[in-house]
Amino acid sequence: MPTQDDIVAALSDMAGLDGHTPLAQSGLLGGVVVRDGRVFVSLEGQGRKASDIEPLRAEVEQRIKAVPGVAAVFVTVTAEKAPGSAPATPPAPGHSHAPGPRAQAARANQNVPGVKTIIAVASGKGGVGKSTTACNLALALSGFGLSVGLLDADIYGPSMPRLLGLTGKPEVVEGRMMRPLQAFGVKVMSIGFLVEEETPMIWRGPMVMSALTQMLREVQWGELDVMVVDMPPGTGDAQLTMAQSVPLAGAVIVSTPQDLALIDARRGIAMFRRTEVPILGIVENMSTFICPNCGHRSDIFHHGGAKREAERLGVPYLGEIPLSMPIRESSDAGRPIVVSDPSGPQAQVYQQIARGVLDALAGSRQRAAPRIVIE
Ligand SMILES: Nc1ncnc2c1ncn2[C@@H]1O[C@H](COP(=O)(O)OP(=O)(O)OP(=O)(O)O)[C@@H](O)[C@H]1O
Repeated sequence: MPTQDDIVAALSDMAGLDGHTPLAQSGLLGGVVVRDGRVFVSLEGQGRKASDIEPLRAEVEQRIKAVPGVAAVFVTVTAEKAPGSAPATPPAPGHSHAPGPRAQAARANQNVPGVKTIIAVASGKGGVGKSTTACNLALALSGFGLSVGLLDADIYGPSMPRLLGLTGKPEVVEGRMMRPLQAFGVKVMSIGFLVEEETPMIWRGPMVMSALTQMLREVQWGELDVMVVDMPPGTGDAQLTMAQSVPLAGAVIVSTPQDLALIDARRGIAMFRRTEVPILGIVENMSTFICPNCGHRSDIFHHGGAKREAERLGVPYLGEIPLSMPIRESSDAGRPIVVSDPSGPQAQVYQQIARGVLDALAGSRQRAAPRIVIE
């Protein structure tokens, strides 16, 4: 199996874009990670046009492919700009600083051809049911007749293969493009398809971006009305960078009703606001527990906290998902509740949330974009 040193050695006599500074010292090489013969390399674009870097990217790829034992190579160019570098586009009138993240995102949007709207499902902390919500939301949107993609960007703990009962690897087509897998009519891409489940996810910062960029732009998504992105939990640097790098039309925040979870949800909202991504609303997950035997309702986690928080923060409240055994069981079985019991009470909650998301999108859409119509 090749090691990181083998890969670095294969690139050691390569020059950067100026033709003489060694690549390793040029600031372009963001990081190299090797896993089971798969090599992930990120090149930091530093505000340059992707087409300027393409010849260099292709050479890096060729050289790594030639290293004995390399099974696959993923070389991606991230949009990160070096601190202090000139803005890639002139500042808008009245603005003397570099373009904000929204402007960067708008540019990046052009690179996901065919995808009309991208929304993030995020949470301030782990374990609140973000992935379950993202998955059922995507399926509910698909049930409305929209063409939907689901991108599992929770690269520290990808859940979509399990939630959707998907195994196997995406087929590589047209050179280096991957074909997404399909589940219940939704196109799905997850880092979990590329890396064995037991493999520890020791992704370094640049690798996070490399994997995300690849899943966004090197996958044949085709024409999508909506792409739902299951974000990694938390509000750290990795999440912030991702929020800035994906051209998001809006974010849905999932929280459980407890005070502590809500504090984290508030941080999540602040993070998206900082990156100028509209908050489409808050979902309260694991809200009231309804006993499947006697129908008794218990507010295990103080039901209603997310609604009050949404009012306080002035963001839409999208609804509450009960703490429900069928939701957990259907997720564990790889047949989420929205498809396994589409007219049941739990599926209806997700459908109502999906409607709320579309309403919020219609309301917050400032940029010219195609309107989503449910027929
Ligand atoms: N409304 C619900 N009722 C019952 N169980 C739920 C509900 N929502 C999620 N779960 C269960 O809670 C667990 C955690 O859910 P999930 O993996 O979606 O959380 P997450 O926030 O994405 O977690 P992580 O941060 O670890 O990725 C799973 O076992 C899931 O089946």
